[in-house]
Amino acid sequence: MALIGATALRLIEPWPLKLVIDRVVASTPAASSGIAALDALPSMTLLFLCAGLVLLSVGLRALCEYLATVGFALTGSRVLGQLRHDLYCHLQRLSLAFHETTRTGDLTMRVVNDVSSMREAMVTAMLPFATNVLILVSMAAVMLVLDWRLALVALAPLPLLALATVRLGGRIQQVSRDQRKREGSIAATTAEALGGIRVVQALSLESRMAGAFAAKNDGALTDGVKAKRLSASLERATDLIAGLSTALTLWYGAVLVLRGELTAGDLVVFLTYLKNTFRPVRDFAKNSSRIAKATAAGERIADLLEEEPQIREAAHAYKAPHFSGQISFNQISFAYPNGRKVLNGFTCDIAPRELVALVGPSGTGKSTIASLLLRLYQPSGGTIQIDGHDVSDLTLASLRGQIAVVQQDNFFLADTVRENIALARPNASSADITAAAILAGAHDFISMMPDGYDTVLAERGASLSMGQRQRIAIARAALRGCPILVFDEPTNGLDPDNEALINEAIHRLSKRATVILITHDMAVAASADRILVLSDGRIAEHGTPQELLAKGGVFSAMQAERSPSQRGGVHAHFG
Ligand SMILES: Nc1ncnc2c1ncn2[C@@H]1O[C@H](COP(=O)(O)OP(=O)(O)OP(=O)(O)O)[C@@H](O)[C@H]1O
Repeated sequence: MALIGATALRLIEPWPLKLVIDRVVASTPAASSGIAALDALPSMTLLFLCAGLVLLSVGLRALCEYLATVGFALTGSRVLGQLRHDLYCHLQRLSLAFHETTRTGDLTMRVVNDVSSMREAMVTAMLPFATNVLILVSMAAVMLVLDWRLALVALAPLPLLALATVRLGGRIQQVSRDQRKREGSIAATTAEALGGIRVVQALSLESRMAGAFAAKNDGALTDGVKAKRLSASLERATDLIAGLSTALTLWYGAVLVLRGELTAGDLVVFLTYLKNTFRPVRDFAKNSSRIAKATAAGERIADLLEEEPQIREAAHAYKAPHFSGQISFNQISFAYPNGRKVLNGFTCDIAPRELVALVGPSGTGKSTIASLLLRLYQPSGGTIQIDGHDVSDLTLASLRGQIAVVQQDNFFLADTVRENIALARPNASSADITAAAILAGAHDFISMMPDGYDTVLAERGASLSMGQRQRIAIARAALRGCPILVFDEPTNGLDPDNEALINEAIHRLSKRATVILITHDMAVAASADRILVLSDGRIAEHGTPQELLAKGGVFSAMQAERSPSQRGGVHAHFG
């Protein structure tokens, strides 16, 4: 409504001037306003009326334009806010295979920056552009009604303008696309360097990283200047063509006025309309780089939204019942995208509350098995069943909600110890959190921290030692009370004392859940109920530690490779 009001008031804008020129200044009887009541008014009354009308129309127009601008801002924010939310949720749903091949910094850039530049362009350029097109069309129509010959002369240069816009606009678009891409790459490089700042500083890689950053930064700045230059050219071209149109209208209009075929007031209306007619085009030229940037941003967002999650819930997926923890891998084969086959006929059954150690040379697919169990990837062949339910028939939340994973590198928030433990069960009571920490062997060191459970951790848990981080992660897993627990190299890089504490915690937890313990540490493996030795994508041998040692196969060879000091660890921990 405000938009239509503003357009109508812009149309009315030059008419009081026309009346004053034709009826007051020139006082030509021929120049009838077409409204008998107005023609009957004395000149001075008409002058006052016109002055009042100017004031009123400017005031009303200001109000309408204010409302339209606020409306645009609200609409833009709502639409783009929703888009950003949808995009974020979509990214979370996309499979690991996608995230592992896409740079996180670039994705962040799309969620934060690309959406912002779309909103900015939408609010400040695209929506006002739509208004201006409405003004252009209505003014062109009024001009044609007033005098079609003069209207045609005035509008004749418009095709030239269209040509310039198409030619320069296309180039601006391409440059902006390159610029967005480069900015995405800058964000990714920054995120990677800052994410690994510990390594960057430790290896003195600062100048090398800065060099890589500078090259991308310079490229993006050059593109930015190029886009601005092209947009400035388009703006100047628009000014020139608008000038040409005004000159033609002035010349031909004056000829018509001299011939008495047009009043001077009509010419003023024409010239005012012309100024407004070219406004959308000039605005478009002025905002062309912004619009192009937003279009490029829109393309990048659309690309992401078109990305399909590889792991999807089946249409018939149902909520898993509470698991007892019996797991069967049946003839599983799997290869990462563009990778060689990692698993080839992997088959095994794990009983509820069994503590199974999964061992084998590096790169044989131990962690991959954990990922498949969680349905982070889809096996290319075979099935995985839990308590007889095929995992691909279950809803993802009900499956993943019953499997807790403790990895080497766990996720920490820059928040209190309490919040970090309660991450997966936000409504857990303090007593439950403490009980989980005790179970994980974390309570003692947490109690010794300055604020105990309320101590705020540094980002990524950087203020904790590796062993402490692991124990908090184990407490988190314990708090979730899942029937299946997966530990992926939980003792990697830990000293014997920490290793012993973690192993004790795992054994405590294994009383309540099925545990799959992926490890290189033969001492740790030797404490499991059963050992699965993985080789060439399948199980090479399995059995209790005693059976395997007695058999003298792969496991006993791996055990024999261990140094005497490590060997002593078996007894120290579990002897
Ligand atoms: N996301 C991935 N994309 C492509 N290939 C991968 C990916 N993750 C692992 N691989 C490859 O798959 C194979 C198995 O990896 P996996 O991490 O499962 O082995 P692992 O037995 O757990 O090794 P480690 O004992 O060193 O942790 C390796 O050759 C590895 O290079």
